[in-house]
Amino acid sequence: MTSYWVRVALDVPLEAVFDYRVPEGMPVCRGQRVIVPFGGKQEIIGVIVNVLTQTDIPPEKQKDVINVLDDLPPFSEQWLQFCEFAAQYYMRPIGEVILPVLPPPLRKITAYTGKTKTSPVERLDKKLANQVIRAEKEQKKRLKQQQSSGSETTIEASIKPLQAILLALNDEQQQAVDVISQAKKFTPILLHGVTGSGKTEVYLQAIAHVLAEGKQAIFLVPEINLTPQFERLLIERFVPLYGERAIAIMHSSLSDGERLSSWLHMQRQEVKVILGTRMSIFAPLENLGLIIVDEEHDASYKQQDGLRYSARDLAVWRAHQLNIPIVLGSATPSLETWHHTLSGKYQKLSLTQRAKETPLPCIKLVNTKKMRLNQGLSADLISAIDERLQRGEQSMIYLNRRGFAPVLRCSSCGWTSECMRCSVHTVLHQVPGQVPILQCHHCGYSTQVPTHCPECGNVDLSALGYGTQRLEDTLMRLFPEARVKRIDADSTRLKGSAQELFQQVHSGDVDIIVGTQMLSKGHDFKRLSLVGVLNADMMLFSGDFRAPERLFAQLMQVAGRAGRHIRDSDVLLQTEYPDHHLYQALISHDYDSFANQTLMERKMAHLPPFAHQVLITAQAKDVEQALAFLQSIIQYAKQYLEERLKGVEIYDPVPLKIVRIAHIERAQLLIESVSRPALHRFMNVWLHHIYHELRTHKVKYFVEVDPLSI
Ligand SMILES: Nc1ncnc2c1ncn2[C@@H]1O[C@H](COP(=O)(O)OP(=O)(O)OP(=O)(O)O)[C@@H](O)[C@H]1O
Ligand SMILES: [Zn+2]
Repeated sequence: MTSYWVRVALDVPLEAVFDYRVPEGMPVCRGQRVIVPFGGKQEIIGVIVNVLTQTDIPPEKQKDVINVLDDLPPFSEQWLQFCEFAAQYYMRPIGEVILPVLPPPLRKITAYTGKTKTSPVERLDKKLANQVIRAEKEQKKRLKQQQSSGSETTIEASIKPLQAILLALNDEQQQAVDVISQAKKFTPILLHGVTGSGKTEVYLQAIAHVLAEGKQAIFLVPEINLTPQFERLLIERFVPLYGERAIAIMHSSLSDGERLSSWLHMQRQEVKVILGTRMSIFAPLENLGLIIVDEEHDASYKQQDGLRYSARDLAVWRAHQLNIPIVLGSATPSLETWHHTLSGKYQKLSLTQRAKETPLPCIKLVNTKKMRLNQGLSADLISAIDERLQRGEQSMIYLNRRGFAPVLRCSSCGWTSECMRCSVHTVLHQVPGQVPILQCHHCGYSTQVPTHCPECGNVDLSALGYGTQRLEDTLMRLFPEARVKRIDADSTRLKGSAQELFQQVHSGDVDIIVGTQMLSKGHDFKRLSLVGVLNADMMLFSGDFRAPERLFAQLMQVAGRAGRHIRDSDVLLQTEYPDHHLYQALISHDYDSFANQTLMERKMAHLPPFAHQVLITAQAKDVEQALAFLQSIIQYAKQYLEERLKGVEIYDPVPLKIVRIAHIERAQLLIESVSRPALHRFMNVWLHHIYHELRTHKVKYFVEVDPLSI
C-alpha cells in the first residue's frame, strides 16, 4: 500500500510550502483546496501544488490533511502554471500568489467551520437558484399582463440588435480591429491612439470577434472608477447575445459575496468577458482568446504590497503562455512598451485622429515666473474659466494635491505641522461644515488644528501652499454663481460617491470640476472644453528617473479630457519653466519625440528598459538597523557569491526619502543587471541564503522585481 503526501501552498509569512500526509482512501489531486493543521491548533485552507510518494519530513513531525474541499473543481493546470510563473518571477512563495487572489470565502477557514457546516459555495448556489426561480416567475407574470393588455412588445423585441449599437469605424480603427482579430497566436500589440481616438470601440469590436469564436476575454482597466463606464458598454453589447452571466467584474471594493459569485461564474466558465482592475489577470478562465490592457502605462497596474506584481507584465506572460494576442492600449505608452515596439518585439497600431471630428485641444503655457497669482490661479486661467461659464461649457482644474494646504506654519518661530509617527508634514484639511484637522497622508494619523503654535505660543498660524480643498474654496468665491465640484480621494471615500459625482459631471450639473489624477484618465466628458493645470513643475525636478515619463503621461492624459466632443478647447498649463523640453513636446502633442529622447537618455545612463532592477527594502525600528542589515547581506554576497555576482551590480544601501512611516524606518538596496537571467540566477541563490542564514527578527525585508519607483 503506497502512502501519499501532498505539498500544499499556504498564505503564511514563511518561505516554504508544506507537506502533509494523505489519510488512506482520501482522493487528492493537484489544484484542490484542502484544510490542513498549521502551527499549534490552527486549521487553515491551502492549495495542493503537488502529490508526492515521499517526503523529507521526519515521521514524528508529519501531519494529516484534515479535509479535501470539493465544492469547486480543482484549479486547472494552465491556471496553476500561471501562478507558479508569477511566484518564481517575483521571487515569492507560491502560497502568497494563489491564496490572496481567491475571494475570501474560498480561503477563510471560518467560512467552512461555521454553525451551518455547509460550504459558502453551496450557500451561494442555493441563493442563485432561488433568484433564477423568482426571475422566471416575474417574467411569466409580465408576459401574462402584456398578453391581456394586448401590448406588442415582447422581451425579444426589446433587445437591440448588436449591429445597431456598433459605431461605424474609421479606417484606422477598422485596421486595428482587423489586425487584432486576425492575430491567432501570441501577438503583443501596442494600440497607440491619441486621447479620444476611440480605442474603446476597437477593444469592443475585437472582443466581439473573440466571443463569436466561442472564446473569452480579459479586459483590464487601471482604476475601479473606470469599471462602470466600460461595464455599461459591455453589458449593452454582449448580454443580449450571451446572457446575464457573460460579463463579470473583479475589483477590490466588491463585497465578499460579490467576489465569490463572480469567481464561481468564472470557474464554471459561464463568463465571457471579465472586466476589472489588476487582480483580474488571475481570472480562472480556461478558454481565453484575447487580453486587453487599457491605459497600459498606468502605475496602478503595479501592486504595492504583498506580491508586488505588474498586472500588465503578467498579462503579456499569460498571453504568451496561451499563445493568444494581447492589446496594450494608451495615448502615452510606458517607455518599456515603446521600447519593445521600436525593437520589433511588439507590433504597433496607431490611431492618430480623434474619433469625433474635433481636433486635439490647444495646449498653452502660462508663464507664472513673475506673475502675481490669485490663490494659485493666473488671470489668464480665471478669464478662460469665465468664458466657459458664459458659453455653458465645463472647465476642469487639475491639481494633484489633496487637502486644503500641505502644511501649517508658525509665522513667528517657523514651527511646521508634522506627523508624530512619520517623517512628513501633516496636511491641513478644511471643508465647510466639518471640523478642520491636520492629517498625515502616509499613515492616516490625524489631530485637531492647534489654536496657537505648540513651540512659541504665537496664535498667528498660516496655511502654506494650496491643495484641492483650498482651490475649490477659491473658485466658489471667484465664481459664486457657478456649480463647483471637487473629485478626489477625500470627496469619494464613501462607496458609490465617486459614481455619483461622475454622473453629475456627465449630466451637466457641474460647471467647474476640481480634481486630482483620479480625474485624468479614461473618462469621456462630453461638455468639457477647458483644462487648467496647476503646480505641474513640482514633479519636474524629482529625483526619480521615471518622474518625467510619469509627468508627461499625466499631463497628456489630463489635457486629453478637453474638447472630446466640443471644438475650440484649451488647456492652460501654469509653469515657471515654459522652455523645458517636456512642456515643449507637450504643446505639440508630440509623444513620439518625447519618448524617443527619454529612451535615448535612459540608454546612455544604463537605466530600464536597458537594465533590469530588483529592490530590497529593509524595515526596522531605526534606520541604522535597516542599513546594517543591508550591509551584511551585501558583505555575504561579495564574500560567498562572487562567481554569481558577475554582470550584476549592487548599489550602496540608502535610507528612503521618507525614512519613517508609522514609527518604522526604512532603507533600500538596488540590484541591477543588463541580463535578466543573470539577475534572477543571482537573486535566487542570494535570497535563499538571506532567508536561511542572515534573517534577524529585528529587521523585516521585502523584495520587489522591476520596481516602479526607487
Ligand atoms: N468610429 C467612431 N465614430 C464616432 N464616434 C466614435 C467612434 N469611435 C469612438 N467614438 C467616440 O469617441 C469618443 C472617444 O472615444 P474613447 O473614449 O474610446 O477614446 P479613447 O481612445 O479611449 O481615449 P482616452 O485615451 O482619452 O481614454 C467616445 O465618445 C466614443 O463614443
Ligand atoms: Zn503619519
